Amino acid sequence: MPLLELDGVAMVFGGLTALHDLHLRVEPGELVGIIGPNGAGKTTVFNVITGVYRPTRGRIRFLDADLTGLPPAEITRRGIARTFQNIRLFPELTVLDNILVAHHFRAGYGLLQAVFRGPRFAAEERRMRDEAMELLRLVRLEGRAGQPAGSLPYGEQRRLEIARALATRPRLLLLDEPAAGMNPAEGRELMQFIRWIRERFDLTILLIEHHMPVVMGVCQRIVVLNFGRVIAEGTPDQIRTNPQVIEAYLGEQEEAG
Ligand SMILES: Nc1ncnc2c1ncn2[C@@H]1O[C@H](COP(=O)(O)OP(=O)(O)OP(=O)(O)O)[C@@H](O)[C@H]1O
Repeated sequence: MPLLELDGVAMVFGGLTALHDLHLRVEPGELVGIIGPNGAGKTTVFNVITGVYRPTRGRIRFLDADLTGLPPAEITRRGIARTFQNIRLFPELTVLDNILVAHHFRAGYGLLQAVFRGPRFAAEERRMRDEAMELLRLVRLEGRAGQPAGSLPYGEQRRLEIARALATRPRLLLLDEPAAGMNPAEGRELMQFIRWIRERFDLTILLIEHHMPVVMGVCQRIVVLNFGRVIAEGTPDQIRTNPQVIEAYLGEQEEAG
């Protein structure tokens, strides 16, 4: 049974069809890349999966339940977390507090406990702090815990953003261009990190990425979108040599490069 399944998903914005009849299956434990030229619909795929947009047509199933039309917070609670193309940390908050914000999301106390700071609240707060520090240790940011997130070097902010997504304990992690703005060495390091978290947290990962070497190096399977349609799907080797892909995407990169 697939972990995630998009069945005939379409997304229409006014007169523009961003996604046409999209079918996508992701098996548990897979690391799947989504590539395609600018405006192909990649981020829109993430936005319909995470409930930012309700698809115009089609269904989205996750863990054998129908997610279509659920609000984003409920989708996070069911085990899907994401990062964004542009880093969206709280720059003035400390590194630790950025993680705690995500932990509070699944806190085991109600509003009354939080307002009156009952014993359950204190115990829960301690537990969440410990867990957050443990997560920071795993991603090698524990030395930064007290610093404002905005003061971290770019690569560490990316890692913190991924750690914050992990704090919601996802089964499925959606990464939107995590290597954007990185040099090739930083990109390679990030990919090793992504492979490592997949093992460590038993994750399934969907990854949007423009950096070809990054995608080819890390993904088992690649889905290529163009004008909101899947034009190819396969292993990195199959994609690298697919004439339609070369025409739609790799050719474009060569021209740009
Ligand atoms: N909220 C929206 N309203 C109107 N049009 C939108 C909206 N969101 C996306 N689009 C359009 O849908 C198409 C697909 O956009 P999307 O951001 O998914 O592409 P992308 O493949 O992620 O591109 P990029 O690589 O540039 O990030 C684009 O033509 C875009 O302008």
